[in-house]
Amino acid sequence: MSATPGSISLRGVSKSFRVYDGGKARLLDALTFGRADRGRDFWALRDVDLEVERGTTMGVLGRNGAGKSTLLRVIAGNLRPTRGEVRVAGQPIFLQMGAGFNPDYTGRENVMLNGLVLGLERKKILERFDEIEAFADIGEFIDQPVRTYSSGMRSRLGFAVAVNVEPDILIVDEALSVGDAVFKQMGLQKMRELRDRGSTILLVSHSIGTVRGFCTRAALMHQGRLIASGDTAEIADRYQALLSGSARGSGVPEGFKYEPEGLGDDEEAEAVERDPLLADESLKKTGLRHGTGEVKVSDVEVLGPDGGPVGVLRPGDEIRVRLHLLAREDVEGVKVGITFRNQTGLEVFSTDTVHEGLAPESLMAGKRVFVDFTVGLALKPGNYGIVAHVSSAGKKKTYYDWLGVAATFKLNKLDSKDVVPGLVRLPSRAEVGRRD
Ligand SMILES: Nc1ncnc2c1ncn2[C@@H]1O[C@H](COP(=O)(O)OP(=O)(O)OP(=O)(O)O)[C@@H](O)[C@H]1O
Repeated sequence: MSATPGSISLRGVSKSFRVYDGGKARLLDALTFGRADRGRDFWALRDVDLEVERGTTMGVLGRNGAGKSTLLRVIAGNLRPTRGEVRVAGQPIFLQMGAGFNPDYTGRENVMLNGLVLGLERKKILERFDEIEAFADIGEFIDQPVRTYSSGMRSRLGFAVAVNVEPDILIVDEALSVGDAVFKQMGLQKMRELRDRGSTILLVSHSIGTVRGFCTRAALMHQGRLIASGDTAEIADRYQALLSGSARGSGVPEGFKYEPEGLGDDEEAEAVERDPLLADESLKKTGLRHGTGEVKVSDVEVLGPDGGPVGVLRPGDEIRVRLHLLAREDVEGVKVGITFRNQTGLEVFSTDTVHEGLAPESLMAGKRVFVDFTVGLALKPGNYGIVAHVSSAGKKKTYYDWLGVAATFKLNKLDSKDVVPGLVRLPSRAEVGRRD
C-alpha cells in the first residue's frame, strides 16, 4: 500500500559529516583520497524517529547547531542519511534562504525556471505570474538579475513561487525571518491557506511565537537528537526551558531542581507540606517548570469578580490572579509576571510588576508574599492557561521560577449568538450617521 501524499516517516535516521581540525588535515586527506585518515565523524543527526501525518504543520525547534537544517535537508532529499530510512510521500518543496535561483537571470526568468523545476506547467506559471509578482512585491527588480537583490528580496520571490505551486509538502527553513513584518504576516497567511488545503508544512524557526501561533505540532532537536515531539504548547515550553537552562550553562535542564539552600531542612519540609506546588514532581518531568529556584511560586489562585474562587466567567469580566511566592534565599530586584495563553498556546496577554509600575521587590529567605494582578478579560470565549513567572528585573533576565500551566480559566459565551471572530474583544462601539 502506498503512503498518503504529504506524509513523512523517519526511522533511525543518522547523518555524519567528516570534519577536520585544520586545513592541513583536510588537504592531506584529500591528497591521499582519505588514506591519511586525518578527519573524524561528526554526527549531526542521531537515530531520529519521526512520523508526520498529511496536513500537519510542524515547527522544528532547537538551539543553533542542534541539527534542524540537516533534518530538513534529509527530508527534502537534498542530503542522503548515513543510516536509517526516510519515507516521504509526494513532492516536497524546500525553501531555504535565498536558495534555488540563478543569479544571472532576472526575477521573471527565475520564476519561470523555478516553476518548471517544481513541476508547474508553463501555462499554469503564466496564469499565476501576476499573483506571484504581486506577492513578491519587489517592484521593478523583477526585471533585474537576481544577483542585484537583497537577501530579503530573494526570499520574497522564492516564497512567492513556492506557495503558488501548492506542494504536498512545504519545508521552510527560516525563510520568513529575513522579510519585514508585513511580509511575515502575508507569508503566514499563505501558509495557512496551504495548510487548509491539506499541505504538510515543516517550519524551522527560532521564533517560539511563530511556531506557537502557526504549528499544530512541534519537534525539539538537541545535539542531533529528536528529544521531544508532540503538542506545540508543551514542546515550546520545553524549548524555553532548554534555552534558560543553557543560559546557565547546564545543557538540557532536568526540570526544576529542588535543592534546599536558604532554608533549613525542617522549614523546607514544612513549606512543601503547606504548598504542594513547591515540589510538584510531574511538572519537573514534563519541562513545564524551570528556573534557578531562589524564589518559587507556591500557589496560584484565580479569583472571580466577587473576590471568591472563580465561577462562570464571561468576556468583559475582571479577574484577579494571585501569585503566592516563597523566597528560599535573599534576593534583590525581583520581578513577578503572568502570561495568558489561548487553546493553541498563543500568548494573548502578558504583564509583570515592573510593567504595572511597581518597583522590583527585595525578598529575604523564608519570606512569603503574594502579588495580585487584576485583569479585564477583553478576550473571546474559550479556555485559557496562565503562565506564572518570577525573574530578576535586570537587563539579563534569569528566571527564578517559571510555571507553564500554573492555572486555567474559561470564558463562556454571553449568549448563543455570541460568536466573535478574532482573538480579542477590544472595547468598541458602532454609530450610524445620516446624511440628508
Ligand atoms: N556539511 C557539513 N559538514 C560538517 N558539519 C556540518 C555540515 N552541515 C552541518 N554540520 C554540522 O552539523 C550540526 C548541525 O547543523 P544544522 O545546520 O543542522 O543545525 P541547525 O539546528 O539548523 O542550526 P542553526 O539554528 O544554527 O541553523 C552543526 O554542528 C554543524 O556544524
